[in-house]
Amino acid sequence: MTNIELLSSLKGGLIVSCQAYPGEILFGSDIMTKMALEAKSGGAVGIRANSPEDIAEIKSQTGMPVIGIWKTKYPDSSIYITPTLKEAEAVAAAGADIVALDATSRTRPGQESLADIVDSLRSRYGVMLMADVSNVQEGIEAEKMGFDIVSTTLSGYTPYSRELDGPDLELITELTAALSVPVFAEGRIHTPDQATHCLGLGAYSVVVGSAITRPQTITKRFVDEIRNPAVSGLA
Ligand SMILES: CC(=O)N[C@H](C=O)[C@@H](O)[C@H](O)[C@H](O)COP(=O)(O)O
Repeated sequence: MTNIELLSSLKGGLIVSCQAYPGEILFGSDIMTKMALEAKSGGAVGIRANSPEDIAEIKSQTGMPVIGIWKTKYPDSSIYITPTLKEAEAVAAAGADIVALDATSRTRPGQESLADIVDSLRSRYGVMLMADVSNVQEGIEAEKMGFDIVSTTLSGYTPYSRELDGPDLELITELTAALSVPVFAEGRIHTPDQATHCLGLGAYSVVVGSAITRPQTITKRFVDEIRNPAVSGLA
């Protein structure tokens, strides 16, 4: 499949993010692959996965398009989604179709430049590149750098971006107006209505994680709502 064919297979569809942190009960490539297979059965068009192990296993078992990341923390930067060229190359080598990287304006580990990372990946791999951004300016810069896709992933996760309970609808609108590359809606999409709304605003695809693959988060939302006296009628 060419990159253009791959991208068009994602258009208007749901991409499910299958991730668990070390220490969580669902952590491990076997369980994340089962999550991905369930997502496939439900009609997802792609999977977002973390770490070379999960990416390789999910790719081989599902055959679906995979957006790969590798969350790694460094002491000299708050960037953790595929922060350096090293993680990005490992994600590409593991078989990801799209490599997603933090493309915020924050300082990267070792003061590496995002433009240099993009150039190195371009010269060695045929993968598409997705920029995880937190505001419209970062999306504009990412398109100029040559990213193929821009996603709203990091809105609410940088000190200077909007903090919201749901998806950043304003950012989707701003990015779709400002960019010619596809804009993916990602982050805090809790319901099918919200996902449909994002697509209606011009998002190319929607990426949903916690609301589908994090049972503890889903449970907590129910529990918090039930215990909220204003809602439960017990006030
Ligand atoms: C900010 C950050 O680290 N986002 C991560 C990116 O891969 C994931 O932890 C999210 O689950 C993913 O973006 C999907 O978002 P949500 O789980 O809200 O549907």
